[in-house]
Amino acid sequence: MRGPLVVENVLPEQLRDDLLSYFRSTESLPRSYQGVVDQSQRNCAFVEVPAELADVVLKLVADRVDEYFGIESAPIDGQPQLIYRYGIGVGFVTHHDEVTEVELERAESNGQPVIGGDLTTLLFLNGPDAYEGGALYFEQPPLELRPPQGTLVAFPATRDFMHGVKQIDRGERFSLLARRSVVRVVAPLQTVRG
Ligand SMILES: O=C(O)CCC(=O)C(=O)O
Ligand SMILES: [Fe+2]
Repeated sequence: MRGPLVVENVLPEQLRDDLLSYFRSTESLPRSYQGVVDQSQRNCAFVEVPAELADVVLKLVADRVDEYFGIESAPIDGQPQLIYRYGIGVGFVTHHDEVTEVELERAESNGQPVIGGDLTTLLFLNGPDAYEGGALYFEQPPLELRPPQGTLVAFPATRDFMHGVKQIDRGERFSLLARRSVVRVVAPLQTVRG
C-alpha cells in the first residue's frame, strides 16, 4: 500500500485546544515500546482520549484516509485513541506498528493499551515552533516530517513502514494516535508509494 499520506489543516484549533487541555488535566502514564517502559527507546507519556472527543476526531480522519488508500476503513472497537507527549530526550526508536506476540503477552500485566490495526493515523497537536528535533521519520524511502499543528499523517501499520521520532532537543511534542482496520478495498491496492 502507498503512504504516508500527509494532509495539513485536518484538526480545527478548538478541537486541538480541547485535546491538549484534556491531556494537561489528566494524569498521564509512561508509554511502553514492545510492552516495556524504557526511556532510552521511547520517552513518551500518554492519556486515552475521552469518547466525545474521539468521535469528532474519527469523523475528520475517515474520508481522507479512505480516499487516499482506496479503501473503506473503520475504527477498531474498544481501542482508545491516545494523546502522546514527548519531552526533551529520546523520541521513539525506529520501529514498525505491527502488534507482536511479546507485546500482547506483556500487556496482560503491564496495564498498557495494545493499539493494533491495518493503518496508523497520527494527528499533530502542536507544530514545529513548539519543539526542536522531534521529526517523524520514515526509513524507506527516507522522509522527515515536522508538520504544522493540525496535520494528519497516515500509513500502513506494517513492517514496510519503518519509522520513529527523532530526539527532542527543546520543548515538547504532542501527537494523537489512532489505528483503523481496512474493511473493504475499493480501488486496486497500489504498490508504488506516492
Ligand atoms: O507520535 C508519533 O509521532 C509517532 C508514534 C508512533 O510511531 C507510534 O505510536 O507507533
Ligand atoms: Fe509507530
